[in-house]
Amino acid sequence: MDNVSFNGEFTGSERSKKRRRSNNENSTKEGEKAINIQVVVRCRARIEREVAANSPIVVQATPREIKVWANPQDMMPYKTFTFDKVFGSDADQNRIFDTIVIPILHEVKAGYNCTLFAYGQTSTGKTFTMEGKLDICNGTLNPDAGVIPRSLYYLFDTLEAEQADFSVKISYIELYNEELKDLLSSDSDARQLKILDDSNRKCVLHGHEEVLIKSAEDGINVLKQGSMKRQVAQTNYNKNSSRSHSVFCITVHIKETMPDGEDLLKVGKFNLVDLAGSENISRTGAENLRAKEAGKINKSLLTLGRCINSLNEHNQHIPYRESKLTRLLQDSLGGHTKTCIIATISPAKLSYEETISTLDYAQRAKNILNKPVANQRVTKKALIKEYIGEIERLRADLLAAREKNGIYLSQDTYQSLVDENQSRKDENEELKKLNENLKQRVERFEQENSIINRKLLRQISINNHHQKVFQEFHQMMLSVTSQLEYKFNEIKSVHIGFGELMYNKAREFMERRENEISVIVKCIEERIDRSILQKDQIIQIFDNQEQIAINLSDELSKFREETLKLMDQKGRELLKSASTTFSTFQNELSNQFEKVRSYQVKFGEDLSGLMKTTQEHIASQNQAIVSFRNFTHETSNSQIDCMIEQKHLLTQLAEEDVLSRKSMEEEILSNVLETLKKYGDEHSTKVKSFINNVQDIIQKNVDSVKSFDEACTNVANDMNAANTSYLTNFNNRYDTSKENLLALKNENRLARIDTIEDNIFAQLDECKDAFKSKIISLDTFASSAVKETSELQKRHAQSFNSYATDVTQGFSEFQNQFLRTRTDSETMTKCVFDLNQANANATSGLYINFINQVQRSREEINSLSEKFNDSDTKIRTPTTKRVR
Ligand SMILES: Nc1ncnc2c1ncn2[C@@H]1O[C@H](COP(=O)(O)OP(=O)(O)OP(=O)(O)O)[C@@H](O)[C@H]1O
Repeated sequence: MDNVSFNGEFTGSERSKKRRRSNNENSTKEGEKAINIQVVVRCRARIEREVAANSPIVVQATPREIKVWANPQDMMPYKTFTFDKVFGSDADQNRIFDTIVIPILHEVKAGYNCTLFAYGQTSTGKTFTMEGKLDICNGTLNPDAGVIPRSLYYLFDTLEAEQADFSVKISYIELYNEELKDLLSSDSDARQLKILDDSNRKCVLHGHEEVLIKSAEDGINVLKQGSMKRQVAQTNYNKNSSRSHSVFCITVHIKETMPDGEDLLKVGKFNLVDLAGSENISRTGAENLRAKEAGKINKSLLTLGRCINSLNEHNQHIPYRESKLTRLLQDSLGGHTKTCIIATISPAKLSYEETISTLDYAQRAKNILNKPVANQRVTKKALIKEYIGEIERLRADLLAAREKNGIYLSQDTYQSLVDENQSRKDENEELKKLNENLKQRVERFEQENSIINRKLLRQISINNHHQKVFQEFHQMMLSVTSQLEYKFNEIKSVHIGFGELMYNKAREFMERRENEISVIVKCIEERIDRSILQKDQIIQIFDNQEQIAINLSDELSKFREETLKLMDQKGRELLKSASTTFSTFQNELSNQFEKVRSYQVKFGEDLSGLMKTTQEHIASQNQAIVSFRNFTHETSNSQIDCMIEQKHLLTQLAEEDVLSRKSMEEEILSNVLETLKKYGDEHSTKVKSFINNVQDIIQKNVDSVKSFDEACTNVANDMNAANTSYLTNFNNRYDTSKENLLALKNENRLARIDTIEDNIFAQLDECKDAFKSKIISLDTFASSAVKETSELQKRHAQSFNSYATDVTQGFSEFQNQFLRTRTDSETMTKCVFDLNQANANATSGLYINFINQVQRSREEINSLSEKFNDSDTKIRTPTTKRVR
């Protein structure tokens, strides 16, 4: 068979090249267009092993994005990746095929080379995606059938439906431990294959079988046989882990009839690559052979990664030649092939690191640009001619062999064999030299390789050790975390308890204070009521005083009227008797009578002067009484104003107290101790100033009462003095008149005059006595009024004093109450302080525990780290110099 390059181009011979003819201009144009590799992600559901390990889901898939959390509790994902398409666990095989593979198959049918990779950690579903379940029931695929069986069915179904003239060939190769094997070789020991470079330095796979299949079922059977030969091993993750990379290749030839009637063959190729798991070797549990195998698998994958990175960075040199896998896939990465990568991942936290690494890998691959170019068409005639020539040559050889014994060949074949032999000999010589070189290089490589292998093994053991140490560390961190959690819960509960205690204490305190304050307010209100009562009493007293003053004034008016009446009556009586007496003796005693008359006139003048003085005295008394009444009235009014002011002050204080109590209550709630102190201080200052105010007012009242008393006494004294001087004056005048009369009597010596004299004197004495008794009764009334007033004033002063004592006592009680409140506050402060202290002690105990715990953890971590460093140093000490 012809050699076929991995990208599907025929490279077998120059002959075939000559026969090729490009008749598809578009394909060249199209090929010039660079397109990105398509990268999709498939995330399966958790498998049994992950569920059993209680490994939570840390991956979330949306149609274009995939989010990965380091911990499921984290709010934000650790990383979000964007891809061409993302399939979650709900995407079945059919959906993957319809969405991703059918468009690729159209390209294959159009004559393109296409590649589909499955890349991912072991057990993430690469083989499931590519092959899936291969059983067929009544010509129907299993629903879990993967991309390969579905592609075979699709190609046959569609091409048959299109009634196309086509043929389908398949090949199946495996790359295991950097060795290529043909899985379809009929030899029991699958033949080893070689990758050679053609004249265009393109990789050509040499010597593998390509099986022509007539139906999809044929293809599936071939796939099954090949799959059975694949290197499969059991790892920690997958019972049937594919330990090799495999490439299943479907080549489709489709006949096309051109308008000129010429038949051309379109060749399309579909490479389906199932890579070995990309995981960390130690995690998979690979040992000995498996580790070596993993190393080789990794070599291919590492080179694949490096090629992807180099393509991503647009480097000039892409290290395709460093592994067989990348040599095979060269055209699919940055070449002319249409490529799609399916990155498979697990959603479980167990695979978190590998998932991130797979997604990073896939992310980088997204930037690779390919320039797909459709394969050139081959004319059917040329192809048939080529095949006929081949058959002819084989037939001639067969004929020669049949006719003679031994080896018989046709002349042409013999000549070509001789030429070939000679060329082989030359080639052999060249190869020998090359071989020598290679041997030397191989030796060097082997030395290097053994060093690298040793290093690798050391590295692997270091890795294992690291893994172990970090697992221990992880365990320890888990226990520390749970202890921390426990400690923090303890602290939290202590704080909650403290908070509740504080709240209850504060509430209790507030309730107590509220009750006390309401008692105080009640007390103040009672005092205000009492003050109002006392004020009413004082007003009553002043009303009484006013009444007394009015009575006194009435009494004085009455006295004046009576006195005037008496004077008038006595005067008239006196005049009448005198005229009767004098008319009897008129004639007899005209001379004497003349004297008596003049005396009488004088006495009348005296008497009217006396009357006038008496009237003036009474008027001045009246005046004094009126001014006394006004003074009393003014004093009463000022007292009433004082009382009203006091009442206002008390009301204001009560209102202020209510307001300040409210604001204080609010403040107390926010800062109980400080506010209580402030409240107590402010209140005692206020109470003191209020008491001072009240005491001032009381003092003023007492002073005004005293001055009122003094004024009353002064008025009474003035009245007494006026009455006494009036009496003295009256007595003096009376005595003078008496003396004048006696002198007159002595002068005239008349008997009648004696009688008259006696009569007059008797009447005058009578008048004098009546006047005296009136004056005395007035005096008695005035002094009794003064006494009564002074008693009233005393009572008034007493009442004020008792009121002042009452107020002072009340406020001292009030002050005591606040002192008690302050003491209570201090007790409460102490209680809070004690609680705080207790809490601080408890917290510091917890803190010390916590610190000890952390210290112990640190020490453990340090010892682990020391162990880790020791072992790391031990492992690293005998390092060998790298051989170039
Ligand atoms: N999308 C999926 N739906 C259901 N089951 C799946 C899916 N993907 C994988 N599995 C199951 O997970 C297990 C591992 O899958 P598979 O063997 O295909 O993994 P792999 O990636 O090829 O592993 P390895 O690299 O070790 O070969 C299998 O039992 C498979 O049936």
